[in-house]
Amino acid sequence: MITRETLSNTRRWVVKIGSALLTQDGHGLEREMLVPWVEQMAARRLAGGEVVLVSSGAVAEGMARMGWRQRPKALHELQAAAAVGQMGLVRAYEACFQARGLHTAQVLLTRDDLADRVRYLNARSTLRTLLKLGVIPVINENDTVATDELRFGDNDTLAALVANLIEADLLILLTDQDGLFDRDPRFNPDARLIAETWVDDPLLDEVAGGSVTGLGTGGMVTKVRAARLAARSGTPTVIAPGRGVEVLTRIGRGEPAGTLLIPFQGPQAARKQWLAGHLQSRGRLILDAGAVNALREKGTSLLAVGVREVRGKFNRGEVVSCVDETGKEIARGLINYDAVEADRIKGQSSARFEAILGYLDDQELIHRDNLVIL
Ligand SMILES: Nc1ncnc2c1ncn2[C@@H]1O[C@H](COP(=O)(O)OP(=O)(O)O)[C@@H](O)[C@H]1O
Ligand SMILES: N[C@@H](CCC(=O)OP(=O)(O)O)C(=O)O
Repeated sequence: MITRETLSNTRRWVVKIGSALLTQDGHGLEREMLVPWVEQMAARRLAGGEVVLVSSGAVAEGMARMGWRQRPKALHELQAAAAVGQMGLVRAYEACFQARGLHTAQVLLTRDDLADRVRYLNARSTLRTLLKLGVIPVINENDTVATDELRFGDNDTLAALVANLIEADLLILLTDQDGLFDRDPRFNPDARLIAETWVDDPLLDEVAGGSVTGLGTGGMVTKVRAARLAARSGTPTVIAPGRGVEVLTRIGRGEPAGTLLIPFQGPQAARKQWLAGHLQSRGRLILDAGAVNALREKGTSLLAVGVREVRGKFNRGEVVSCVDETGKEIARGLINYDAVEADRIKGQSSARFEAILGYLDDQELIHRDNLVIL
């Protein structure tokens, strides 16, 4: 069970710094502003922790450098601003980390890079190597080449996917507010901070609003979504006040700061409730009688060999229903393969996965820890 206190045992962090925060609401990047964050991250690194930084602010910094007051609407102008601003970002981080004896590495990613299996694996091994070498990767979206359809768009999503990629122990989203409130605190002075809750808490969808700064993208909506994505790899998220004193250090000590969003991989009961109730299933797996029996009577994981048919469209990590041959739903769970992959490996033993798919991710289609018998 993840609590504030258990965060003190986490080792691998993804820390994301948002645009509004980094560029002081669009006034531009001051190297001094980075110092407290860099100091805390460097101290962690030097004490044996691993830190991957996802930094926004390229567009906002580019706008400040070009003297633009409004975020441009046209994609090519956004891309130009990002290309200008990214220079400022990497220079500032490099100088700050170097002053503390640490190397940085610029990593620019597009959505495509993480969707394509080979590029995904390459990105993963590069990041793992950088971490082993003691380097701090500084990640942003590769705005210059990312087209509208292929963009992450907001760096909350990018940071969450990076957390999945490297199986981070903790995702920290540093922002310009003290955390997630029950209403947008910019307009509601009496809004109250949500100290912690489950990622699947339906209340989150009601309280999280968009961004109004014209600098940041997505507001709290994308942060909540990011926390849910991160939860797929069991990673908890803290939405934390970037301007808070020693905020990273305090989080690392297990002290309260910002909003903790706990993944569902907690107590069985909570996860089961979540699986059974809160999410619509995205697809259906039709099981043979042997698989139905194994799930019901023995509580095993679901193996592909017992699946006769795959219906619907779903991604890895989404909820699917398991039905028997009469169509009766017998279980629900988080699947380890997407619909196309699942269709290709149905009826097969896991020994054949590599030959069929070109890789083997998990032996089970749905691990028993992620499966609820209804
Ligand atoms: N319930 C909420 N609690 C806190 N902030 C909220 C909430 N709903 C909307 N917001 C807005 O989200 C903004 C932070 O998101 P965003 O502007 O995208 O910043 P970042 O650059 O850090 O990603 C805040 O400035 C705030 O106005
Ligand atoms: N890649 C973009 C970040 C997009 C963005 O605005 O993200 P965020 O500040 O996290 O809401 C940039 O560097 O400007």
